[in-house]
Amino acid sequence: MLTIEDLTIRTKAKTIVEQLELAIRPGEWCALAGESGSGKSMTAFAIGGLLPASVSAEGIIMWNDENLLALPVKQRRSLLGSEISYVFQDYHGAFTPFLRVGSQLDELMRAHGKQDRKARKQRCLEVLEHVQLPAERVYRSYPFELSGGQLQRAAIAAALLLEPKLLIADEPTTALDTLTAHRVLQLIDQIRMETGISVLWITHDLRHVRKYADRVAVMRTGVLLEAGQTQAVLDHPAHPYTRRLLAAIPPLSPDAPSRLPCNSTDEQLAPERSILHE
Ligand SMILES: Nc1ncnc2c1ncn2[C@@H]1O[C@H](COP(=O)(O)OP(=O)(O)OP(=O)(O)O)[C@@H](O)[C@H]1O
Repeated sequence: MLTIEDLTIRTKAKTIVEQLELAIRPGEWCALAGESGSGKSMTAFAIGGLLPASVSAEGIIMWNDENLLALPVKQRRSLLGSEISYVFQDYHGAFTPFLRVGSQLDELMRAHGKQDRKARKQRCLEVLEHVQLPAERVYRSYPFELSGGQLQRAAIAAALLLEPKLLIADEPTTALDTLTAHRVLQLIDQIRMETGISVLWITHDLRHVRKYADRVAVMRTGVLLEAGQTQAVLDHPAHPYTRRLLAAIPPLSPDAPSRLPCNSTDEQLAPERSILHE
């Protein structure tokens, strides 16, 4: 469904991602893991055409038989929300502070051509219920009246509103406490099973990868080091860097630090397993 080939992302001054290859199948949960600054978010931004103006992407991002990188901006933007949706770490950024959640969800649907007001409200309530929120109350609430966990659920609801086929979740739990983070991941998993949506999960944290991801791709300094079925990669990591990331995983306790170490030393960077060729 989504196939990335030879994706290179760069600024004038440096290469951020180099010749990345990645594929995500329908209904699949793929984790893109690696330390801070490895190019995970830039890869995610490139898919939706959200790269900053100073950053360019070349290569192929095939989505339903079309190369997204070759589409006109307007056509590409129209896919956002309706086919490809994002959830970010900064869930506050998903909503304007002084507009009710309901009117923001409603506006999103209107902007995508949904004319029937009653049907829009019904869909908004349905999707808020789907993310296990008290729908009517949240619909009427301002963002600042919700807790962090509730707001992230509302952001997930916004991402699901137009029934996209791919949800890109860029570190969606980093700003949440451990228990709430667990619940958000469980919720995304449940939604995936119910709707068949694919998930690209950007994470620096390998602790939850085994539980949720079908596949995992490991990046460092803009290069894909290895990728494959989660169990195979985590049980038999081919690359020394993956082994080090795994060795650095802290125990899953509420007091455990949430970030993995970065500034790793140089090691062989050659990709050793590719999900494109499995
Ligand atoms: N707006 C920008 N302009 C130029 N370079 C940028 C910009 N934003 C990020 N970068 C560079 O791109 C590299 C990759 O950043 P990216 O945010 O994709 O990493 P990441 O793996 O998602 O890390 P993190 O987990 O910290 O978000 C960084 O080293 C950074 O220097």
